[in-house]
Amino acid sequence: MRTSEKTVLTQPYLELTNQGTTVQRFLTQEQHLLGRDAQRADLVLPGDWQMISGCHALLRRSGEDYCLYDGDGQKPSTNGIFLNRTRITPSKGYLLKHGAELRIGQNPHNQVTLIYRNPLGAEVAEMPETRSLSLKNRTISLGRDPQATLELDAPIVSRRHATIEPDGQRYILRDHSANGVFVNGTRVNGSLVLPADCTIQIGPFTLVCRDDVLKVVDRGNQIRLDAWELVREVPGKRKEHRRLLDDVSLAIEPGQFVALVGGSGAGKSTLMRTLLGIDPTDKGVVYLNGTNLRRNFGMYRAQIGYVPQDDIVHRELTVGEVLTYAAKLRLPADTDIAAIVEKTLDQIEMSDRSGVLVSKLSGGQRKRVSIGVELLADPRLFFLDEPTSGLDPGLDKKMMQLLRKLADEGRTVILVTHATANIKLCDRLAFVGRGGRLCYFGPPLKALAFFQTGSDDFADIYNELEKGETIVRQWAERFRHSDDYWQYVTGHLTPGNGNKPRAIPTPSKGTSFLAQLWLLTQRYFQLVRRDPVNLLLSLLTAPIGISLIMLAVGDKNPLILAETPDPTLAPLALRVLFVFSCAALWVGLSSSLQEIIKESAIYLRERLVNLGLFAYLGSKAVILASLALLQTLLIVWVILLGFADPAPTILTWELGVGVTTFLTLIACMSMGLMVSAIVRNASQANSALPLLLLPQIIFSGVLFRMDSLTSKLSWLMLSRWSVGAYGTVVNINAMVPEPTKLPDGSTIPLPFEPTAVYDPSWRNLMLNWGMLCLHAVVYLVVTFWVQKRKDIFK
Ligand SMILES: Nc1ncnc2c1ncn2[C@@H]1O[C@H](COP(=O)(O)OP(=O)(O)OP(=O)(O)O)[C@@H](O)[C@H]1O
Repeated sequence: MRTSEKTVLTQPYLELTNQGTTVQRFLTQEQHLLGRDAQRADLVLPGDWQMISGCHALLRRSGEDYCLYDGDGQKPSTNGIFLNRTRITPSKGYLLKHGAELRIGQNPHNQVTLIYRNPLGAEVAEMPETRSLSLKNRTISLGRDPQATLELDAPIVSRRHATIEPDGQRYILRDHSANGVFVNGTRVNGSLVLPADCTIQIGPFTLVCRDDVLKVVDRGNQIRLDAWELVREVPGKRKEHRRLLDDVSLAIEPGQFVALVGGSGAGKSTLMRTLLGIDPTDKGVVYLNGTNLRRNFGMYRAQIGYVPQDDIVHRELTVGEVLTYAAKLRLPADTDIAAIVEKTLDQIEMSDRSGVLVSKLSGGQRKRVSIGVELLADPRLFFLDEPTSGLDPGLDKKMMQLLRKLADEGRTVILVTHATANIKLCDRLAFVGRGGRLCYFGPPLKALAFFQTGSDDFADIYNELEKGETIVRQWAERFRHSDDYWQYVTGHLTPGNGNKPRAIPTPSKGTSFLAQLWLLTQRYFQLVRRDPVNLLLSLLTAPIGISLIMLAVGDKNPLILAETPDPTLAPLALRVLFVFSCAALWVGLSSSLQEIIKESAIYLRERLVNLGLFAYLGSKAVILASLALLQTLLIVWVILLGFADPAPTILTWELGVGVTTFLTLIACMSMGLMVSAIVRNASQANSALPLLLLPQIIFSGVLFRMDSLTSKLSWLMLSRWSVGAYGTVVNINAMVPEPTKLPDGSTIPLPFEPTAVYDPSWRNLMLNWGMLCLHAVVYLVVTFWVQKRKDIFK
């Protein structure tokens, strides 16, 4: 029966709609049971409405209205009944008011809408406005712009996000956005003919397109998580399976503030990363509003806030700059960035600290800035890994109050913490025991009763769970069989939509490559500029080192061919050129070795949102190449000042020394970036410097004569090609005098003999320069590959 009939009604009734079909059921008795099973329910629904259980809801009269309970009031229904994504439970009902709209099931595609109407009811339910519009005979625009046909107001939605236009009997959707449009869970690539009956996801909004009508079915401001039987195992030391998560189920409802607590190494962070979708499971699924989160991460990545344990802010930037760069990176280009940054500063209560360098902030304030970075996109689901670690009790309290406030604004907030002083502010506590066992999940105060601590100190629960694995196992067992488990886990858990899983999360396009490159280059430039001592050292070290050679060689002109044959000249010239190479090697490596590792936490977080790897490495290359150019100019200037110019052979000395120095620096920096990507922490990068330099010195071919094996090895050394190029430009071979013949016909051995390495030809020079370039390219490719391997979603 289609809804078209208008009846004059006086008694309360339910209006249920499934895929465009609406039925009404009148409420006349004290109690009703709604369901598909005619044996048990008196309000019977069509047998082909698969979402409905045999007995799906109980309705009990309460005054002039009805109170609704899930299932039969004891056993919950399979697909649940939701009010704004919060599940109605069999025990705690929901008092219906005229106009109240609830949903059965979570999949917007096939969920049933239940509307309660009481024409004579005194009170009217406050429901969020639902919007729908006809697609017929017009092109409609969707976006943040108030002028759009359908305004979708959220920071990650572009002003003109998408358009839908008719094309005969079909509709074509065109994506104009930065963060993308997903149709039935798959990202639209440019444009797409809309399937007849489909779900469209734009930022947090879910729309359903059916029968020429587009309807906003979910504004995405309510996020629930259902974790079903999560198991994670890793190979142990003796190849046995070690459980990190042991069959954990949780139901986290919209707007809840949940703390994951437990002893060190219990598995809290693992649980949080699994709930967030970035850690895999061996068994079990996490559903976000009914959708498999891990398999659809691409669709939700911009809507989830995640503050890892390490700070995700650059200390050399001011608070305002950190937020501005993050906003430009994450939000559509048409956003009013200044307004969003101002609002965020206000939210984290740091409006007066906008101009302060992050390095000058306290630990708690720095954490707030990290939270601010995540708040820019206004995520409705927020994860924080130990945001209060290292904070004093006052700051701990302030932080917890801030998170409480965020949850009160409708966000679902999940944090890992060790500090128990303020966990009463949470709605739910999950106590995790060693081996990833869930020992309790429910309200904080009931935890004390559950563990029978006899005190109001949560630390006693910690101590109890530290007593050993057997005790932890007993508590986990006891919890599973407790009323609390029934009340806070089973009673709220909801199955997923069962939509088709995708193996690879769709990548986020985000802002364009060039926009990101420009933005990241600006930010990197700012970071380099903010550390003038380091910048000065990296610019002046090589020129100072080269000036010192002048003292060492005294009044000799080591690069000029002597008028009288001098057998010591060529070795001396070679040593001088070798120092030029070493100076370039040293500064090149030390300018780049820290550059990736020092910001790895920020990189990983931004990459998870939308950071492009080409843009990221491109910004490093642009700034380091500019630095190399400056270093080259200074080095060449000092060389020209301090040493008489050799006569040009194949090209001028200035050009030859300039290009060789620049290419040496570029190749070294590329090698430095590669090592910076490979090492695990900043101190490993520092320790790597001597290890990188020593082979360059030994196998350069200057200090030791190379045999057939070592000469092959020297091909891997930048020093060999760098000295080779310098030697070619200076024409070292020409400095070697004719060997002095002894009366017996033999010759006096010379300290250095002409070699093809320094052959003064364009071919040889190009080989040396070419090899420096090749080294640089290989190192950059390896850097890219190593960084790519760090991706959570490959
Ligand atoms: N990928 C992994 N492979 C092997 N073991 C792991 C992995 N991730 C975590 N673990 C181990 O699992 C256990 C739980 O780690 P997790 O970081 O989740 O604990 P935690 O409760 O957050 O501890 P803490 O409070 O000290 O951070 C630890 O013993 C850790 O070494």
